[in-house]
Amino acid sequence: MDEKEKYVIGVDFGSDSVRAVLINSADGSCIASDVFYYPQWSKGLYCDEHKNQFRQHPKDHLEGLEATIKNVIQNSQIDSTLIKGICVDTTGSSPMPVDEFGQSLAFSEVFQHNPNAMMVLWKDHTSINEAQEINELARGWGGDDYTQYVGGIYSSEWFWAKILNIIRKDEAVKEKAFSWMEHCDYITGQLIGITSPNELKRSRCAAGHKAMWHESWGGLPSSSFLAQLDPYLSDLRGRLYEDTYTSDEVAGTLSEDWAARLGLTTDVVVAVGTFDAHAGAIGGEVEENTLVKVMGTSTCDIMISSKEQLGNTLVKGICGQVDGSVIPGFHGLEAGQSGFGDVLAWFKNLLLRPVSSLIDQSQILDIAEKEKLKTELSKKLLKQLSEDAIKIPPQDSKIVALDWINGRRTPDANQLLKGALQGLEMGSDAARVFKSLVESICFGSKKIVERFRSEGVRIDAVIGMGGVAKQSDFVMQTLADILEMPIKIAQSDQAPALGAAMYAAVAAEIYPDTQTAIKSMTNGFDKIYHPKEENALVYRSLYKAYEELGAFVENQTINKFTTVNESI
Ligand SMILES: Nc1ncnc2c1ncn2[C@@H]1O[C@H](COP(=O)(O)OP(=O)(O)O)[C@@H](O)[C@H]1O
Ligand SMILES: O=C(CO)[C@@H](O)[C@@H](O)COP(=O)(O)O
Repeated sequence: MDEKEKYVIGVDFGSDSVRAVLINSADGSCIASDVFYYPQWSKGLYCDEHKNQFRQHPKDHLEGLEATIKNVIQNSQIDSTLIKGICVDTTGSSPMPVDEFGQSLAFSEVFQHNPNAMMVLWKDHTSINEAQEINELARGWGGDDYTQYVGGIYSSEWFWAKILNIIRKDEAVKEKAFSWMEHCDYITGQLIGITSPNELKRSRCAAGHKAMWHESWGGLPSSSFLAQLDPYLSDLRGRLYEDTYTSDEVAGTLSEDWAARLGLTTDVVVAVGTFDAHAGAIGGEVEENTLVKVMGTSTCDIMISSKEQLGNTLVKGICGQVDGSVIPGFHGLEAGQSGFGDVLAWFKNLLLRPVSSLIDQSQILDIAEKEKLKTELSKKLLKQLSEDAIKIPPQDSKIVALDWINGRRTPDANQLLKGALQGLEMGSDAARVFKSLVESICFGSKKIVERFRSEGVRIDAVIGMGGVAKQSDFVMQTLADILEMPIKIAQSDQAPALGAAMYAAVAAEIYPDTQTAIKSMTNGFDKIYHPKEENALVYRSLYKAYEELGAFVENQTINKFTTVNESI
């Protein structure tokens, strides 16, 4: 056996599916990969789109964890004793209530169908009021402004707002929720069998970006601050964590139970968990002054900055700057859009749902044919719309769209904001509306680039990855034209999972640090989209129209919100 032959596994929990990759640590080559779509989630269980409620049952995740890891081991046909490390990344902030043993409440009989006992997915926006309350208190309570390292605005997508919302509306969950865990910590705890809320090593990335953890004020916000929101939160503080850990560190080794289930040994090292986007930045060779855009359901826009370069800058309106959230020793900066691929998925569903109902009612197709047709339409619709839209030159774009269909994450989080379409006329066919939506998500990206720059963060290069980057030439070319910068696309189809595998290789002591792991295991880039000057010029003026529509909608929303509040 080659002395150097060692393998690592990266597991990436996305919004709809979990992906695992088995990677040769010597050169980063992907030996096997597997995808598992969450069964309960795909049926829409425990969600209510109209209330922006998105919950996931951890049964989906644990089934997926087992299936994907087993499959990559089996498909790789390698000797499983050569597997040395695993690291898990997940979406976030996606917290869930757990009992004193760190087990999800959703596995108990009483709570098995209660969405409040499940994982609250990042895109659940039911806690807008609680986020607002946290913001007002943080600014006015007389102590540290705990939002200063998370862009100055606490979001309803995040940890404390979600917990506050649920414990206020569900007394039974509140009573049994001994502690709360981010998804990445929960899964890691399951794998190593250290689930006790006080013992499990919690992710620095999750704590710093979403729970206002910062060394300067001794970790999580103080009990007296939390008590003003709710006494439950100040008690909870003592049942959460003080220290946090970066993902190059060991969380533990595989438990006997999971080793047996997966066919691995208990020597396999499990690294501390992290978020998908931050692992993606690792998988995409992040470096200073480079913006890594993970473009899937949403976008996460990740940068790193040395302490010297960032100095005392507090970047306004982003999702935080956290020491070690990407590469230990550097500050990780996160921004992003709450809807990216999701904006296009919304339009796809708008067209597909009535058509699917008609197919179901059809007398001329049997059940199997109906299912086949629906699957085919669903698979091909975005590609078809893109082919049609690409034929429309930018100067013919007459519709202006706003991408805030799932609220605005950055710059300046505001989940009350909604999407909009302006300039519809009789000739506004599906391709034209689709094109305007694509332009809107790219303009949203430009807003983020401009914010980083105006706050003094230099961006010299852009790297793209994720489902949209890999599947849509149309979106990527439009983005390059609008950003007026080339965009390099990471070669790996599973860059976040690859990044997680790199962390695993460091935790398993195959490499001394994250940067060395990146150099040795990178998969490089497979495409570059260069901006087309003639399009860039047109988009400069369309961007102004996008900004004007944005300002109008934002003003309307503020007025509406103020009027509603005053009338209560
Ligand atoms: N051809 C396409 N054009 C544009 N967007 C696409 C296309 N195919 C898939 N998408 C979008 O990609 C997103 C899924 O991205 P992916 O990175 O796979 O998942 P996740 O966000 O769960 O990590 C969906 O929102 C989907 O609408
Ligand atoms: O917000 C974060 C990380 O901070 C993401 O987990 C969230 O946007 C979800 O990512 P996906 O769009 O599902 O890839």
